[in-house]
Amino acid sequence: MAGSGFESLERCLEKHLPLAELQEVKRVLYGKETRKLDLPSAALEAASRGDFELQGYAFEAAAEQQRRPRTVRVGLVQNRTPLPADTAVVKQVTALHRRMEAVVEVAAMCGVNIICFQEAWTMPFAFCTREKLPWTEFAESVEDGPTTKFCQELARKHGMVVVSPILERDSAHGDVLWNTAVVISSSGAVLGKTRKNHIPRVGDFNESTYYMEGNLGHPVFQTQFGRIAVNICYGRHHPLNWLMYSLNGAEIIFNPSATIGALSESLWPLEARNAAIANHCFTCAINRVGQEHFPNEFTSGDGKKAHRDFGYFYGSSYVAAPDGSRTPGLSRTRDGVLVAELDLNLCRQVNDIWGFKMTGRYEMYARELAEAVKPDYTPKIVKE
Ligand SMILES: NC(=O)NCCC(=O)O
Repeated sequence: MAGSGFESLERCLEKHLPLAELQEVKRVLYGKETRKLDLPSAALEAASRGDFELQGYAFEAAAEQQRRPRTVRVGLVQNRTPLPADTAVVKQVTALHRRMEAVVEVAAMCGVNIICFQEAWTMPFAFCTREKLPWTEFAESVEDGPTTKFCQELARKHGMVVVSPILERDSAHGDVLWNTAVVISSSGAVLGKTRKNHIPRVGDFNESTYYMEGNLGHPVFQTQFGRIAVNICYGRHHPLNWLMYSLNGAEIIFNPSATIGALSESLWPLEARNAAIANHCFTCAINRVGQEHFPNEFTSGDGKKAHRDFGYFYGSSYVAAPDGSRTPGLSRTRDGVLVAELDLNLCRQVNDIWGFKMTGRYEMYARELAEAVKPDYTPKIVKE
């Protein structure tokens, strides 16, 4: 049942387990319980009218004598593409802008300070097709494209940091494409951009036909609400990618994604959560929802029949904390906003307890990695 028939793991457990067992299962599966946020009824009503889910949870940290709590509210948005993929490009982009306008309005009512949309949020995830037109027409300038301008307005209106992952057209460097996240400050200024470092070559994820591995390294953005980074989708399978954002000081790492059930659903709850634990930071895993159909058939290069859809994007967006606790996921089937209140003091508190930054053998790894990437390297295997 990889499609829309299964709403979520949480709903299933809640439906079938007696309360006492449910609490134990949640303790083991999710760690320390997150507090449910009391969200404004006007926001819940607006979400219901707009047909999207709205959930809110808070992670708490211990009180300190010398630092005040550093609370920030993040909003994770997951959604389906509202119009069919063969609708005119501008119509699809406009429909997504309108959808996000409504969603961000509700997030603002819930006090969200930093909002992040899903990977390539202005388009269907058409890279499976390997066709260039019309899909490359969704690409935009990071600096002054229509989507950046739209997000700048949202940021100014709501005093919110907006993380906007788009297909970038880089006209300063030969008009090439990139898979990029634009970070817009709460003032409305473009704070900067970061690019997807790892490009999948798996199943129908034929993204290397369109753009190359990012060339901007692992930037961290100092926002009014904390230091953030963006590890785009497939980068979540690479522990060193998370590590580098963390070494640059990220307190929250967003992972805007587009991934399908058959490929990755059993990995989904593990990877971003493990990264939060390993790097003493918060991670925010965001996935799109639904099934997208394309006008022309394509194959997966595996001898199986040609098809017109990618499979089912299973949503299930969640936030994980440095102590390993996590929120429940949003549904697998519906658009939604997950609001999470984080006390960033928890990052240093967990660092002081577990000490992974202190006990990490980075110099040793750096030395050994520098050797291992040399063309004449011989693996250090001890033989009899
Ligand atoms: N968008 C993307 O990189 N998807 C690859 C598949 C996965 O990482 O689960």
